[in-house]
Amino acid sequence: MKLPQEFIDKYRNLLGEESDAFFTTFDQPSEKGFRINPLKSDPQKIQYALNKPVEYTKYGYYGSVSGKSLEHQSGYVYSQDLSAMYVAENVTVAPKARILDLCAAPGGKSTQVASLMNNQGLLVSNEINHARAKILAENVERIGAKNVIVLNESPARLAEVFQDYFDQILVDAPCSGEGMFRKDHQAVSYWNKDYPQQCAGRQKEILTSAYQMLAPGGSIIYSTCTFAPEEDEQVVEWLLEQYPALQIQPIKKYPGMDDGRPEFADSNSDLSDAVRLWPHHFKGDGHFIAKLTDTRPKKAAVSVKKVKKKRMNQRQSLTKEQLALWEDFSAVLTDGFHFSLADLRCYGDHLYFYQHSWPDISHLKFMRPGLLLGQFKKKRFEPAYTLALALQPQDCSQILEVSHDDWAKYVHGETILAGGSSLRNGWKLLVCEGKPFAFGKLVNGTVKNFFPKGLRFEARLLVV
Ligand SMILES: C[S@@+](CC[C@H](N)C(=O)[O-])C[C@H]1O[C@@H](n2cnc3c(N)ncnc32)[C@H](O)[C@@H]1O
Repeated sequence: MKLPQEFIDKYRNLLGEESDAFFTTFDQPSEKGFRINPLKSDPQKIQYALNKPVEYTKYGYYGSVSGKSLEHQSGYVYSQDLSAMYVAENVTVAPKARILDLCAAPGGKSTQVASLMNNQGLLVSNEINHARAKILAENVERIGAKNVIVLNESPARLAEVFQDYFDQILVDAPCSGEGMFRKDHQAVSYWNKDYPQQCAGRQKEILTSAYQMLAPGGSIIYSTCTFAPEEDEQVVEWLLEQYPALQIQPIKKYPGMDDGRPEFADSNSDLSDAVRLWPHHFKGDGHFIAKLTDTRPKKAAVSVKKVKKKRMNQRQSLTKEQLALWEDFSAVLTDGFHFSLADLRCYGDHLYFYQHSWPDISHLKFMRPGLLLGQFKKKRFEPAYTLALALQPQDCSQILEVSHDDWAKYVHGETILAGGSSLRNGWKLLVCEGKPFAFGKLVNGTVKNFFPKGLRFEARLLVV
């Protein structure tokens, strides 16, 4: 790979005799990794080999997964870089935790945090870019979490609403992306010697908002996928100066992980508690991670600041008719998957599970206000794809087991045949190899296709 000369000069200077080994990695492919999803039942019952676990990530494995496999579509696996999967491991997941992932798309870290939360507490997953926020919402939906809200706001706007609110805030900041050069050749073309400093300005703005949202006693996990000291140690140094209540927390280092480099900033020795993942020492892309904990005494949990509603309040409770339609449908859900009426919300004709204790987000731009359960259409209720992905087989009494071939037909948008006239017509949770993957409507032996049009794909046979 042709690296910019100024980049070469800079890192030759910073890394000295290590620099040749560092530059060599830019011509080597990165090793692949993936995570399995503990929110699913039997998460290890998949076709991918699990004989090479990643020692520093609870559900991480070496290997690659296909985006067109049953396991991927049904949310059992998530492909993730081996370095990136160490970031979310440093988010403390307590049972009632309020967690914010501020720069979240496409969702690698949000899906990881959500999978560790076991549907307890609240994860607010935010992305400023609308197109990317849509992808984020799709990825969050695939893993089947019930405690995630996906927003599409600027950090500054969120800070107006969520002051002192979150226990853990992940800032996986937009950066100069030097650690991604070997995967993303475009990142090389954006790079110039001033770019890291420009990115640092934006990172400081984002962190200013993040700190306003941090509950006293909470933590900020700051990460980048760049090697640039201006965006790594120097941003952390700035953060410590701005907010003296913050202290760097030591991050556990596994073999191949390096200390942060105090000499890249003001020589504050605490900076060595951060982690640097260099590709010539560690099997993954370049990353930097620091965890900063706030030492102000903890206060009782605050609620969300009331902000004058600028947008129409789209939140309604259900009409009698809607409630009857929902109750009629939800009779097929077993006790393991029960929603209390207080936790149901309608936005337009869409019905969501949205815990009543969660903050009012109706005045914010949201992509996913809780778990979408379905849509009211004239005099019927149509269950959502997202609900199917949040269910385990035991959560529903109307299950239809289908073959892998039928799964491939269904995700491609085709109808499938369900033999046996003894089956009752109506909504069925479609399950393949034990994995719920969609709802379908059985009508006289044919399962009508309700797979979302925008997500349909041609599944190829998996070669492991
Ligand atoms: C490194 S990526 C996040 C990757 C993500 N955490 C993951 O694990 O999949 C940084 C994200 O920050 C977003 N971003 C860009 N400018 C921003 C800003 N001014 N404030 C907040 N986020 C921003 C980008 O759109 C991008 O999606």
